[in-house]
Amino acid sequence: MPGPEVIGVSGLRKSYGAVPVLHGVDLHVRRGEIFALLGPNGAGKTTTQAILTGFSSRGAGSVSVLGQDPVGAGPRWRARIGIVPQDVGSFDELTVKEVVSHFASLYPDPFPVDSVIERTGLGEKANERTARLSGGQQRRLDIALGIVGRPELVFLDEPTTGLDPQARRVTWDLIRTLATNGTTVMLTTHYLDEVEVLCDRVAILLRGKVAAEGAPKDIGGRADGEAVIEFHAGGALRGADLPPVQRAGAPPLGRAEGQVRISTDAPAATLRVLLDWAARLGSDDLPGLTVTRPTLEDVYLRMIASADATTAAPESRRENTG
Ligand SMILES: Nc1ncnc2c1ncn2[C@@H]1O[C@H](COP(=O)(O)OP(=O)(O)OP(=O)(O)O)[C@@H](O)[C@H]1O
Repeated sequence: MPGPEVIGVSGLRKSYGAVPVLHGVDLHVRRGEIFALLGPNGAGKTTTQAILTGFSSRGAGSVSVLGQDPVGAGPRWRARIGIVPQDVGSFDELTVKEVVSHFASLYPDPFPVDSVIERTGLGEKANERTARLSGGQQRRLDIALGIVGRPELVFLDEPTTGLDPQARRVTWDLIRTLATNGTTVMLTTHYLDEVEVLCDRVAILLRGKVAAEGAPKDIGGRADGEAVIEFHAGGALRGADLPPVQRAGAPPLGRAEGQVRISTDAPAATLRVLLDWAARLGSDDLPGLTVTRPTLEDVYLRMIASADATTAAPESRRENTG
């Protein structure tokens, strides 16, 4: 059951000087969602987050975050939001605990400091000066500072960049726990596996617009588009003609070393045909059968390639909206 809307963005536009960056972005995020903003370097993800958190002005469009326009929203609104930017300042002389405690003191109802330090995997470093943290530990501290205020909504800009695989998983668990308890999470990332395992919905920002939006498992038509069926044609199936199941316009069937590879838009129907064919040849199996859909990365890279192909739209170059 989707919760109430926490972020509502319509027709958002932004230019830096004469250079347009956002061309009419629409986004809607509901309470408790983990929402990812994906896009290549320079797509406008950080700019969008800066506008949503009130740190940057916009040229046009409407923005509502926790029921308020970030422009002119006061400290009470700000205390309901957590931010983990890409680059956090340094607190070299202070210890981890001192910094987290200081940030906690800025909020009316923070999480207990020790539990935040533990949950971000910094327990053993609580009394270490922050100047002596490794890059990944520093990133964990950034996350601790972003969540210590018990935010209703947290913005994470590439939160797991620089973290080792185990620390990434600790961070994912932390984000899931926050969301389970009702915190809404908007994150940017370049890790598509992170989007796949962690996020409820994703928007792909390309050329200053949302090019696609949906659940990671079906964005860009992933769930209904082309699938690839593979199996090993050994034994009774070896040498027998395959039924005509290849998708129109698809590359020729791969059949190297008995390995059959079929591209199809209708995997269930195609499988039925193949199983009937195998049964007629006395086999009740298609050995080594796999059915795969395009990965999120496949879909994402395809979208980028197709946006690049239409890059030269002259009117989008001339646009200057704010
Ligand atoms: N303060 C600024 N002044 C001028 N141009 C800027 C400013 N901040 C960002 N830009 C430009 O706006 C565009 C979008 O930048 P932004 O940082 O929002 O992208 P991003 O999607 O977050 O990229 P990345 O994945 O590299 O973090 C880029 O071309 C960038 O150079």
